[in-house]
Amino acid sequence: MTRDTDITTRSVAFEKYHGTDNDFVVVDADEYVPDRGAFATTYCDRSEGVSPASVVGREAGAVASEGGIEGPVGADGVLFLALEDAFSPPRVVMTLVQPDGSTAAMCGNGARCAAAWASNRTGSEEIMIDTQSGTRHARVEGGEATIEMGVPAFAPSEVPLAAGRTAPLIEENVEGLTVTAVDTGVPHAVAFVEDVDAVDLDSVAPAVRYADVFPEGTNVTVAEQIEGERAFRQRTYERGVEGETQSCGTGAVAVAAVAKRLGRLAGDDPVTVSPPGGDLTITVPDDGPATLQGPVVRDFSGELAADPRRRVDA
Ligand SMILES: N[C@@H](CCC[C@H](N)C(=O)O)C(=O)O
Repeated sequence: MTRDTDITTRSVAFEKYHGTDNDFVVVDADEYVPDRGAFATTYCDRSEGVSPASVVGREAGAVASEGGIEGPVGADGVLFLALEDAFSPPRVVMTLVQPDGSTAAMCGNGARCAAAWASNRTGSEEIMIDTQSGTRHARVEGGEATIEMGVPAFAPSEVPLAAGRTAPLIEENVEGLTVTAVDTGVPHAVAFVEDVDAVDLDSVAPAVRYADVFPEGTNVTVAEQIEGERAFRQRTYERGVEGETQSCGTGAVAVAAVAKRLGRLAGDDPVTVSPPGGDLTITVPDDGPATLQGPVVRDFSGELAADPRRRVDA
């Protein structure tokens, strides 16, 4: 294949995926993207970023059969995925670049999309995903992906909490919110509230997200326990997006892990955690890694300018 070597005209093939409405532009890591941060900032923008109606070389059939040309503008991040299909099961190295140009060590819903992307390419239901927070086993079946998420950690060095702090942060007041800090691949400050809809997340979350006790910042998750059920409602304000997303997989695992730590939940049975974008099924066993399960959808595909300063899709 002849590759276009002129950066002013070079384009990059992408696919758009979402897991419970946490949506990602997916790009093969082999594609030459000169500045991944600028690429993510430009195409994730919620008013002027990528949309099904705007992309060049859109796969029309896929769009027509997968929901028409309507769809959200922008995305919650760009997943750069390097497939290593000589292994059994196939492996994929996942790098999430967020709308602010930062990278995140882990993304639960991103990992579910990465697993589906690799499964679509290889036909394998089993995928190993290499992330900055460890290698995660994934299973893709019947439109759903299940990810092994590691063991949630409360230790100050793992969250991480401010240097010198020796005790886990359990139900403490941080900037007006009573939170528990946990690492589920990335840090989360989880607050249980009576009604998640009554929380003005955009107002209360930023101070917690930047609180001194979290030297690397934190995602901020509010959760509501549904009485009489093994179920919770969830809303998350994400670091890197700097706003609320429709779903957050590491946040859903954090809700279940913190519920267990606080004695709101017992046993190993699955828990339903519902962010605005849909339902996720979580297990947090007493011994062993947590799991995250939920639907994955491939929305559409197309091409984008590799150098967004030269974008031709807008
Ligand atoms: N949406 C993700 C979490 C992505 C990482 C987060 N924004 C961070 O910077 O820690 C998920 O589904 O887990």
